[in-house]
Amino acid sequence: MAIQDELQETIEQLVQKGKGILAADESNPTIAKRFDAIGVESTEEQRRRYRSLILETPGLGDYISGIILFEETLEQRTDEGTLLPELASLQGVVAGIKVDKGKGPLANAPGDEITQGLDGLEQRLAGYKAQGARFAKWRNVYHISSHTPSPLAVEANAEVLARYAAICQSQGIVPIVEPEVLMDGEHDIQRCAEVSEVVLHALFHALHRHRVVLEHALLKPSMVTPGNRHPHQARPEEVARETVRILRRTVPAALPSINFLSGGQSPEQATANLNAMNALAPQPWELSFSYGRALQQPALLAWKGDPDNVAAAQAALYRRAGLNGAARRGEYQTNME
Ligand SMILES: O=P(O)(O)OC[C@H]1O[C@](O)(COP(=O)(O)O)[C@@H](O)[C@@H]1O
Repeated sequence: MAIQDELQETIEQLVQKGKGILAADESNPTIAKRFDAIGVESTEEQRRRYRSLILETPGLGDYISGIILFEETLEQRTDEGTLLPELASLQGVVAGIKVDKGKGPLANAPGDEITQGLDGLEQRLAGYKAQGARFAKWRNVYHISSHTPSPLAVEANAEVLARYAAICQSQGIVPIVEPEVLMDGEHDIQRCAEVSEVVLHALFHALHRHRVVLEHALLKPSMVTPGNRHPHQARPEEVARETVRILRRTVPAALPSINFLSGGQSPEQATANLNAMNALAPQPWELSFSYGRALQQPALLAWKGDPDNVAAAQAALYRRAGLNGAARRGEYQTNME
């Protein structure tokens, strides 16, 4: 199949009404933190059990169109011996892969970070594709403080994300570009809006420079919110208004869908905020989710590493996915909780 047709097919599978993407691609240090909170040691076997549980959830594909996996998951199997990416496809869910190699300090930009992983990416993608991955994800982070993100960090990160996206498309893999403006800090919502606008503007400029086909890419941004140490948290209507205002200024209509990250919001907050955005319809793009914590947290709490809790954990995940499916249509109400 021609590369453009392949990319288009993946986009059509990923972007569906009432559905979104499940992020289950925590790197080993991140999943260790999540497991630690429920008293489970992060061994390869426990990660296999947990991620099998997620993928075996009955009806997962009702509200989930794609799942982002971590490298090791591509090779893992269920107790019955089915490869996990194969199971995703049996559930009607497209398998994707996190391809960045994590972040570190950006030289000569104190307080800013840059994400690694471009070296050898083309070859790695060919391998992941052979293992069943059809899309990829790369996350960059931006810290808000009095002096960050610096113009250098904004430019360097945009360049890296655009290079990653161009390489993915050349391999027939749909790129999800994730510029996360972190919510840590005391800043107000206006400061987050200003930073998000600068970051997205630079990112789309870089995507254009690198000739990335926007019709065949997805954006995974953070929502515009006050910092988590700001005295007043914003209501969903305010988050929705500010987020959509910034997205409309910076994201071309050619991009099919914007799938938000949850970034530390509670599951209920993330659902209510997405719902409020969809209530502002129509927009040029679909507004959906690509949550990690906000989808998985209730399932993790129900599971606690105990095989007897698998069905309860799957029910919790299915329920949360359904509520976000409703938010995707602007039909969620808090009394559904
Ligand atoms: O383990 P990493 O690479 O730090 O990534 C952390 C997580 O952040 C995400 O990009 C977004 O997750 P959240 O919705 O929990 O913020 C996930 O895809 C990823 O698992």
